[in-house]
Amino acid sequence: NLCKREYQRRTGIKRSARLPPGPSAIPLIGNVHQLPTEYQEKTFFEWGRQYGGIVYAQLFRNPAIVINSVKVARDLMERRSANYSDRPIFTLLEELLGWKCMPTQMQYGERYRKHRKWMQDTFLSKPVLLSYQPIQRREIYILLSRLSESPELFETHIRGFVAALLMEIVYGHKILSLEDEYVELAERAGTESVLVGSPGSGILSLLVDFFPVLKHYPLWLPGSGFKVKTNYIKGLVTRFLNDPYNMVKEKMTAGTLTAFILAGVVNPGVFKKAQEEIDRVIGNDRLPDFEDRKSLPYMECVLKELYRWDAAAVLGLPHRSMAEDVYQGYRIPRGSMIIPNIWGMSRDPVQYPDPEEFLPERFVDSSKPEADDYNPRNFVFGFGRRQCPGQLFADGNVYLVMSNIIATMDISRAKDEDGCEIITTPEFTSGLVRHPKKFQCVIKPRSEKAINLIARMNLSV
Ligand code: HEM
Repeated sequence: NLCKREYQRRTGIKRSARLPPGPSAIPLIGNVHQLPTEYQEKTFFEWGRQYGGIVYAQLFRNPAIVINSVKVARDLMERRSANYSDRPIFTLLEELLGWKCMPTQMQYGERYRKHRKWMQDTFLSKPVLLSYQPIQRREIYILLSRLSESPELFETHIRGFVAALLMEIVYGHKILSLEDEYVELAERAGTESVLVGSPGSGILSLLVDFFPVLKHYPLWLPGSGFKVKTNYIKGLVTRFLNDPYNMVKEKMTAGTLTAFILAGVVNPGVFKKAQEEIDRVIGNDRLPDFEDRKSLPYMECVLKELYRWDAAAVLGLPHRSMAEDVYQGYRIPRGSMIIPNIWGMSRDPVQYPDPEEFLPERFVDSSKPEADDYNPRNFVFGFGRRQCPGQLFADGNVYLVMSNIIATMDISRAKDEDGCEIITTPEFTSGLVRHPKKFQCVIKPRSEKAINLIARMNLSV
């Protein structure tokens, strides 16, 4: 209730500052009716093309800032991180599904900072990361031997690999089989939580984030099926709650690795070129290791392109502004949901011509002054104080799995009954975490020597 002048004196913000441009809203609903139920990142991207790098929208009565530009995302969530590191409250996820105490959802403050420090000590410190390497190697050798024995189950093997690795590192729980009860529980709790927010679960489950009162909707009324479902999932989640990282990161890592196989099928030339580099630098008598990474520049370009092309966390995780702010002359209201359209950033046609193509060559020249800013590894893991604490670990993993698969396996197109090659068009799921839809391919060990090498490495760990 401050007068205009007093408000400006205290906050430095002109009351008259305009909101950023954006699509026109209608009363009560705001812009929600303009959002499709699937692939919302594409609509956000279109808004970016129409209105610029920073777009204002209203999701019911909640202000939202959609960011399609890496620069704007950095300016706000990194350079002004003290104001942009909170998270919006998601009623569905936190209260109805029971994920409230996850660090991903935690409100910014003293308690969060303590958790963050713990997460950084666990996943970002060099000595700790080094101590994980023997486990990573061992699990990768197991993955390679499973791939050579039953390559058609490659997606199951990749998921099993990621689950085993994270379970052992986070809990010290060693997974011996894919039927492990804990893996199954983690998988079900995560998958069902992501699915319940999808359109198939009914409009109530989507609305409840914007009208939290709906969580009290009586179970016997029509449309309340979602509540029965959320109660069931809450049971799963509660049983699994001691795991601080479970829900999305497993899917992101496994999805990224599967996308790499897909990229190999769609673009066999890239796979061949990476294989030639490994043969030349490492040879066929041993497998690539962490220390080899700096000697494999083409592989590094493949990795960057994989992060860009797949952009697993399409909209990142939204942040929330804690106080009103002004940016580029626009007013950003307090409590705005800040949505970084990471997928949109990865499709910037100026930085990445032909953005849907998988072209590692676009990263070969790293001498451009803005190369660092547009290195996808520097934005697919999010921004500022909420940036993914698992990124170094995940990145090391993706590198090692990719280089070991390239060194030992050939990937090619599957054939139909008439012996004709099946041409795969890459398709990705919609949702919080994007991963490739089912596709066919042939994976087989490159040679007898590769099979023996895998067997030898399995015995050595
Ligand atoms: C390729 C794999 C991965 C990708 C692409 C990824 C991406 C992301 C992104 C975009 C965010 C949101 C950052 C933000 O709010 O600005 C995030 C947060 C987070 N990630 Fe990851 N992540 C991956 C793997 C992992 C792994 C392996 C772990 C743990 C072992 C992990 C743990 C977390 C946690 C705890 C947060 C929440 C951080 C916070 O709110 O402070 N992630 N991740």
